Amino acid sequence: QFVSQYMWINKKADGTSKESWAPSPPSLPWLWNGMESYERQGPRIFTTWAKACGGFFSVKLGQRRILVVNDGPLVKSLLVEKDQYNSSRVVAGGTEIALTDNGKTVFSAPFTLYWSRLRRSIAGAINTTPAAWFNTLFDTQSEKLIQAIGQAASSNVSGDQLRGLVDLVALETALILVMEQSQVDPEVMVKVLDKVAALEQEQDKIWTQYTIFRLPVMPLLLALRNIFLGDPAVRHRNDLLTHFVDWTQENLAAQDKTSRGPSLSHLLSAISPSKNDPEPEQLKQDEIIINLMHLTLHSYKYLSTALFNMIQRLATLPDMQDRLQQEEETALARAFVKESLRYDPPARAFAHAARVDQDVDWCQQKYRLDEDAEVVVNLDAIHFNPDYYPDPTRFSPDRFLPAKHTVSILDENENKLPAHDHLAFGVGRRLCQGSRVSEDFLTVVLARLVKAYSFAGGNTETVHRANGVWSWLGREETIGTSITFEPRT
Ligand code: HEM
Repeated sequence: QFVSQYMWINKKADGTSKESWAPSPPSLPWLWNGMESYERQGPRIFTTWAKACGGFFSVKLGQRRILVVNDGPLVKSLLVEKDQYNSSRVVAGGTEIALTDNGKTVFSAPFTLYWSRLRRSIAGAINTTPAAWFNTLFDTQSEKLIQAIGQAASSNVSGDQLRGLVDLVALETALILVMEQSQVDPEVMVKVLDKVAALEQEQDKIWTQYTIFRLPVMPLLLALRNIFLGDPAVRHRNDLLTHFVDWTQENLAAQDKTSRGPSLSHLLSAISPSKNDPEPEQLKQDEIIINLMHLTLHSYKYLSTALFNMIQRLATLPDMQDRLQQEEETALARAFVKESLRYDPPARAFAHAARVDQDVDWCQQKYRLDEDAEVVVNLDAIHFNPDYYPDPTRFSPDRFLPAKHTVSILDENENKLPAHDHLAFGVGRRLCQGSRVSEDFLTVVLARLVKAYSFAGGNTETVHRANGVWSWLGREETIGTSITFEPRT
C-alpha cells in the first residue's frame, strides 16, 4: 500500500520502461504541488491547467497523483469502453473511510460477485417501484416545499432560510426513497442535518485534507491521535448511524411488500440468487446499514444542492419563469433541469481508479496509467466545450429540448453537432443509479414551484466545498441569496 500510495514503479511487468506520465502544469510548489490551488478553486483549476497542458494531463495534489480528463471521447474510451479496468475507487481521508466503513458501500465497493449483489438490489428497488408511486411522492414533496415557503415569516426568504427548507424536503425525500421513512419527526431530521454538517466540518479540517493529499507523516500523526483521542469522523458517523439502525430494524420487522414493492432493506437482507451466483452469501447487517446510510446521505446532499442551485438561478430569469408557467407539459422544465446539471453539476469532478497498469493513447502519444492511479473527469471543461454546447457560458435550457441531429458528449464530433446529454450523474459502470429518479424529482418540483409563485432575487455564483462526504473531490454549490416569492393568483 505504501508503494502504491507514495511511489510509483517505473517498469512494466515485462521489465521494459513504462511510458511517461501525461504533461503536468509547470512551476507547482514543492511538496504541496497543486493542492493549495485545488483547495481554493476546486475543479476549475483543472480547466486552467488544461489550457497549459492539453485535454489529458497529470498532476500531483500534495503527493496524490491524478490524471485529469477534459475530453468526452477520452472519458468514453477509458471509463466506458475499458470500464472493467478503470472502475475501482480509492478511498482516502478519515471521513471517507469512516463513511464507507473502509470501502464497503456501493460508492466504493469493487465489482466482485459479493458486492455486485448490492448494486443489483438497489437497481431492483428503483426499477420495480411503479411510476405512479414516484409521481405521488414528488407531488407531495413539491407541495411541502411550496407550503413551507408560504409559511416563511415574510415573502422575502433569505438564502440560509431557503437552503434550510430545501435541505429538509430533500432529506425527507431521500429518507422515503431509501429508508421507507415517511413519518420522521422534523426535529429528528434537523438533528440528522446537524450531524451531517458535523461530519462535513471534519472533512474540511486541514489535517483531514493533508491526509487526503498524502502529505508525508500526516497519516502517522493522525493514527496516533486516533489511538489516544479516538477518531472524530468515526464518532460522528456512529452518532448518525443510531438513526439508521433503528429505521432499518423497523423496516425489517414490518411487512416486506408495500404498495411500492419490496423495500430496499428487505432486498439487501435477503438477496435472491442470480444465475452466476446460485447461493449468494448474504450481506451482513452492518454492511446493509452503512450502505443505506451512505445512499440516503448521497441522495439528500445531491438532490438538495441541485434543487437549491436551480431555484436560485430561476429566480434570476423572469422570462424563463413565464415560459415555464405557461407550459402544459414538462418538456421545458426537464430541459431546465438538464441545463442546470450541465452548468452547475453538484459534483464538478468525479474519479474512477485503474485496476491494472495500462497505456493511454492521446493525440498520437502513449502515456502511462498505473494500477490505483485515479482518472478524474473534469466536468468544468467537458460541460463547457463549445464544440458540443454552442455558446457554452450562456445558460440556455432550449439546448436540451428534443431535437434532431445531436450527438452524445462522449462521441467524436467532427460536424460540431450539439450534445443532447451531460455527465452530472457520472459514467460507465459507476453511473449514478438514481439519475432518472433525480431528474424526475427536480422537474416536478420546479414545474410546480413556478406555477405557485413568481420569484425574484437569487444569485448564481457558486463555491467549491472540500466536504463531499462521499468523495475527496468535494462538491460545488450556489452561495445563494434572498428570494422574494409572490404567490400567483
Ligand atoms: C441530483 C441528484 C444526484 C446527483 C447529481 C448524483 C450524482 C452521482 C455521481 C456523480 C455519482 C458517481 C458516478 C461515477 O463515479 O461515475 C453517483 C453515484 C451513485 N448514485 Fe447518485 N446522484 C444523485 C442522486 C442519487 C439518488 C437519488 C440515488 C438513489 C436513490 C443515487 C444513487 C447512486 C448510486 C447507487 C451511485 C453509485 C454507483 C456505483 O458506484 O456503482 N444518486 N451519483
